[in-house]
Amino acid sequence: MAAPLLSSLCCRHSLRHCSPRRFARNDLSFFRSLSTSISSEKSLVLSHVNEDAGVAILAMNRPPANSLSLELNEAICTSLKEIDTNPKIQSVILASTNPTIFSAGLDVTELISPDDQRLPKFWNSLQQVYIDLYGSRLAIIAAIQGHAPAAGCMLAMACDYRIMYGGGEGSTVDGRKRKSHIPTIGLNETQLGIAAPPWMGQLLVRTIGFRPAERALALGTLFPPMEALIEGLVDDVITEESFSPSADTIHALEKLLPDPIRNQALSLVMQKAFQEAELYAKISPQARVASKLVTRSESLKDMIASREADTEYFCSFICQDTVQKNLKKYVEALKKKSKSK
Ligand SMILES: CC/C=C\C/C=C\C/C=C\CC/C=C/CC(=O)SCCNC(=O)CCNC(=O)[C@H](O)C(C)(C)COP(=O)(O)OP(=O)(O)OC[C@H]1O[C@@H](n2cnc3c(N)ncnc32)[C@H](O)[C@@H]1OP(=O)(O)O
Repeated sequence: MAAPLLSSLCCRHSLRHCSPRRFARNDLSFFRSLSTSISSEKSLVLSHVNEDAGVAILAMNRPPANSLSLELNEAICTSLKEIDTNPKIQSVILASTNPTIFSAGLDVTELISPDDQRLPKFWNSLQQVYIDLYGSRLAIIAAIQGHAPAAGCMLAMACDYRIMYGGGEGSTVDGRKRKSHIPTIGLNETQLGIAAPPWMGQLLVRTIGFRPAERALALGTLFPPMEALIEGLVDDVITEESFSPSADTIHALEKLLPDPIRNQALSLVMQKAFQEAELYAKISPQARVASKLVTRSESLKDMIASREADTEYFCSFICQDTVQKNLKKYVEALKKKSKSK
């Protein structure tokens, strides 16, 4: 039943290689088939590989907040695709060049008085980021050193393992002393007067369970690290007290991290992410990928099947007067808060 539906609803541009037969096959080609051929501005992400360890880094690099614009979404997909073509690489660390913000979610300015050509393209690019991360043959480890609201949380949930910084006074998140920083994570869309799209909401349900997700979605809850750990939204929380760095890990990270973020080799979250990435890289890829298919292929098929309808709904929803009003108020408050610092 799902196969013909899938082929008719697959997005023309980004999923043209995604035939139903490939979906049925329990092998790496399923994941490769989800890749895109979008071109991008490379500097919006920094990426590098350490082939000896089988690990790559993909760090979002769109100051000030890594908010997801069309271009950043495309850059993430392109970079992941490049990493995917390297057979020596089995794991990727998804990170941020900003040590206090993982990603602020969608670039809300994309949603205000939108251009009617760009808006569907923008939404399509976000869907593609989700598909490429969630359906990747690579094991993806989210190194969440800072805030991860809304689509920022979605990025983390689409990974295979999530490590969050626990925060604290005088912490050494990137090796430098800084004042207290307690990041939060969650789908806070209702706080903006909008609802998380169904596939994002369902991702939360699959991550933390039905009832906790139902409540968190309704309230738009942003969880601090320990609460996120208790709910199962993240897999590990790192603090200075809970984790001791090893010289070998720091050395391997120095080889992996590109120049602008080499100092993150001293970040405990990055160190733990690297250790986790190495652990995944040592598992037989065939076996690991097959096990990933078990839990992810059905929901991915469903999401892809409803992709065009999701885009149409999103565009008409965002263009409603009341939604535009709420979003404008939200952005004004955001700018006011930022100016008052
Ligand atoms: C029934 C329904 C069925 C179907 C529904 C279908 C479709 C649904 C329709 C719509 C769904 C839309 C989905 C949306 C998902 C999203 O991701 S929405 C975005 C949500 N993001 C946020 O709310 C985060 C906002 N930002 C913050 O809270 C803080 O900035 C943050 C905690 C991340 C960091 O705080 P701090 O370190 O203090 O930094 P500042 O607040 O000072 O910010 C620094 C500068 O960055 C700018 N900025 C921050 N976030 C964003 C953003 N999301 N977009 C654009 N710009 C952002 C901020 O303005 C500052 O810039 P400035 O200094 O003013 O130039």
